[in-house]
Amino acid sequence: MRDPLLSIEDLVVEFRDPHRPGGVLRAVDGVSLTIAPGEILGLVGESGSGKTTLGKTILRLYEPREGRLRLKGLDITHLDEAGLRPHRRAMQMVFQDPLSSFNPRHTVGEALAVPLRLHRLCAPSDLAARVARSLEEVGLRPDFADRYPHQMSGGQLQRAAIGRALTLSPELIVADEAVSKLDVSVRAQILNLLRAVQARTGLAMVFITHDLHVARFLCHRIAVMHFGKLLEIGPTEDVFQHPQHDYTRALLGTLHAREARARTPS
Ligand SMILES: Nc1ncnc2c1ncn2[C@@H]1O[C@H](COP(=O)(O)OP(=O)(O)OP(=O)(O)O)[C@@H](O)[C@H]1O
Repeated sequence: MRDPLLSIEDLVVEFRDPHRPGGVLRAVDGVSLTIAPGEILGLVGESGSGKTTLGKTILRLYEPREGRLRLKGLDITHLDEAGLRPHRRAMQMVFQDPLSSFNPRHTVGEALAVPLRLHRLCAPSDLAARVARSLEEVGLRPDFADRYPHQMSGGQLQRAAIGRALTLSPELIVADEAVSKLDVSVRAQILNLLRAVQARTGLAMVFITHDLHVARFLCHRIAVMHFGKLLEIGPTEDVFQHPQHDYTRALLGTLHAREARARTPS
């Protein structure tokens, strides 16, 4: 097996428990896993199981209470902002709601130019052409650069968000419910785009979803979370066809029941 791009060791993330004064809530409880270069890992589990917290901790947006995060072997668990800066480019996030992830006062072109400017990746005279190229890579016409977020559909805006994440040529994208707010037909287009982007660039992805259909379509491996713990992890078809855990069987049971209902003529 290739060296992991990211390895997570015994990770624990805690929050203050709003229901118990002085109490803590363990959102991620001793999770260990690795992500290989170029791999799409699906994080599934019901609401509150800790998927988003794990995704954000991977990007060091939350501080872990215990455990280690290694990016290409380098321990990044406790790097301060200055130490993290060179690695921030390598890891990007795509959120569920594209509208709230863009500043409404900036055009899409300006939004895509910001990371390029911040990381000094592009001469000012080349910015417009570079932004146009990024838009084309995600299937948007270059003139979309002049639009404001509210002038775009959800699917177009999610394409722009993916384009923005790609401007820094990341090695890992954490996509958190990135298609769940989109209409079914648009969802399929964005999933195809993500698959094409992964194949073209070779980046790895942590794809957080509660939709098992989507996970099965896109992901090479699936990790099942429950109450902050990692219940099982394996190649997608192994998990779907031979789930190891009752909880996974129950999750899949819900999916199969829904499929059966959809097939039954009303
Ligand atoms: N910033 C926070 N402050 C306090 N508690 C939090 C915070 N973020 C998450 N939690 C709590 O941590 C637990 C895990 O939440 P998390 O959002 O990671 O789960 P999830 O599996 O992503 O759920 P969903 O699918 O609903 O987004 C929940 O009990 C949640 O209420």
